[in-house]
Amino acid sequence: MRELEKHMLLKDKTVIVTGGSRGIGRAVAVACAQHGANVVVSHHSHADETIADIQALGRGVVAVKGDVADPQTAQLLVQAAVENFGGVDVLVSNAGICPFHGFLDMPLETFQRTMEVNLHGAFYVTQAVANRMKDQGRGGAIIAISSISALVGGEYQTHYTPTKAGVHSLMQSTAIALGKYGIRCNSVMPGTILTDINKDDLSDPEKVAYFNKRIPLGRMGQPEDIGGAVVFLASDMAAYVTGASLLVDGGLFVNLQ
Ligand SMILES: NC(=O)C1=CN([C@@H]2O[C@H](COP(=O)(O)OP(=O)(O)OC[C@H]3O[C@@H](n4cnc5c(N)ncnc54)[C@H](OP(=O)(O)O)[C@@H]3O)[C@@H](O)[C@H]2O)C=CC1
Ligand SMILES: C[C@H](O)[C@@H]1OC(=O)[C@H](O)[C@@H]1O
Repeated sequence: MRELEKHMLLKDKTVIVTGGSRGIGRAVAVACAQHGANVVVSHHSHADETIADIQALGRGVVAVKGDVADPQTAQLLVQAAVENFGGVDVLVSNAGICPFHGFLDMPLETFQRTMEVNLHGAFYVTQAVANRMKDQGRGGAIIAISSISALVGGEYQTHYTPTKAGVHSLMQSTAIALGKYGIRCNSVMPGTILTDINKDDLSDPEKVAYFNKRIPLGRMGQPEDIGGAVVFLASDMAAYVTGASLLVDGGLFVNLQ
């Protein structure tokens, strides 16, 4: 057991993961728990599977239901981390939506909701957690799940890609604002990862074949592919990494043709 613990990069840390109920957020929450962390899982419907996964690992877990677009949710997440685990060491701002839609007839509410959940939500939770980390006086790590879409466009993602560029930019600016408190801020940029968010978009086998062919590693990503990158950035292994971004895309971005 002791031998195993030596390899735990987040032993006894407390991690908040927004959107931790499914997809990338669930895989990240579980990866953090596998590395010894206790986890506060934020969700919008239920988080039963993630809770069971983390309990099975013998780590602490608490779920908090709320809309990340509501600033109050951010306060509740910090409160849950403090009450259950005594503080917060790591934030993974992951919750997001991508309701695919064309640009010219984009409904105003679709645009506004995507901004509010993906970008405003990331701001609220980053600010709330950063204030707590500052008061604790022991630094911390904040990781935003941005996207390859921060760097490239998408015809049906004109409301979405600016939010992913926005959260990356948020990490760059907060890295500067929070460096003096020992709080590191970075973003992870996943490529195309198979989750509920793109199930409909990827229901066309031709599109799937096209993606698999374009990706140098020959496959689209699984949620678990993102966990390791997040654990690394959250851990002391990345003690001198801040304001950075890490593409986790199987090589998709660099393959122009
Ligand atoms: N899949 C991909 O290819 C890529 C995804 N990303 C980003 O990764 C993140 C996670 O996406 P992914 O796992 O694919 O998506 P999923 O749809 O599988 O999961 C989305 C998660 O976000 C939560 N969520 C959605 N809206 C809210 C809200 N208003 N308040 C609180 N929680 C909310 C959901 O909670 P609940 O289950 O309770 O509804 C769920 O846990 C997103 O930010 C996305 O932009 C980035 C690059 C690629
Ligand atoms: C939801 C999309 O499939 C996914 O989201 C992203 O951020 C990626 O760039 C993909 O387009």
